[in-house]
Amino acid sequence: MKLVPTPLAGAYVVELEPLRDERGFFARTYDAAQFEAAGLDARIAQCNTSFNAVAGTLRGLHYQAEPHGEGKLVRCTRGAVWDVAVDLRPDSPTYCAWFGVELRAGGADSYYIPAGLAHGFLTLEADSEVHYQMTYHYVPDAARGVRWDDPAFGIRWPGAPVTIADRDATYPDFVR
Ligand SMILES: Cc1cn([C@H]2C[C@H](O)[C@@H](COP(=O)(O)OP(=O)(O)O[C@H]3O[C@H](C)C(=O)[C@H](O)[C@H]3O)O2)c(=O)[nH]c1=O
Repeated sequence: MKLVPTPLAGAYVVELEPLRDERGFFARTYDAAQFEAAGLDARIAQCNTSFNAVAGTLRGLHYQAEPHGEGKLVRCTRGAVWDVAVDLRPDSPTYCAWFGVELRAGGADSYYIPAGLAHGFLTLEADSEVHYQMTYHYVPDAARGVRWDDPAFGIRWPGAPVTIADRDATYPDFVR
C-alpha cells in the first residue's frame, strides 16, 4: 500500500496495491510498521462500521476533544461516499483547511485522518457502508462536531444532505 500525502498536514490517502491473479486480487489494507515509519499513529484501539440506507446520508463532522483525540483509517466497504476531513488543530499549517476524497467499495483508496481533524461523509449511493479503524477508544463525553456547511471551512459537497442527525445539522458556527 502507498501513503499519498493530502493537502492536510498528517492526512493521507492510503492506496492499495492489489496483487492480481485469475481469481481477482489480494491487497494489504493496513501495515503498522509502514504507518510508524511514516510517523502515523499505528494503534488500533477499536474498529467500527456504519450502514447508511439512503443516498445523501451525511454523518459528521466529528472528532474527540483532547486528550482523547482519535486517528481514523476510513474505508468504504459497500456503495460509495464523499469523505471529508477538516483540520481543527490551531497550530497546524493547514488549520481550518479541508480535503475530500471519493471512497468506493472495491476501490483502491482509504483515508487516514489524524487526531485533531474532524471527519464526515456524504453517501453517494444507497446502502453504503463505511469501516473505521480508530487509534483511540470511544469517549462519549469527549464527542464534538462541526457543521458540514460551516462558513469557516467552505467544504464542497456533491449535494446537500437528504438525511442528517439533528445533532449534526445544528452544531454552532466554528470560531477560529
Ligand atoms: C462513534 C461511536 C458511537 N457509538 C454509539 C453512540 C450512539 O448510540 C451510536 C451512533 O453514534 P453516532 O450517532 O455518533 O454515530 P455517527 O454519527 O456515525 O458517528 C461517527 O460518524 C463520524 C463520521 C465519525 O467520523 C465517527 O466515527 C463517528 O462519530 O453508536 C459507540 O458506541 N461507539 C462509537 O465509537
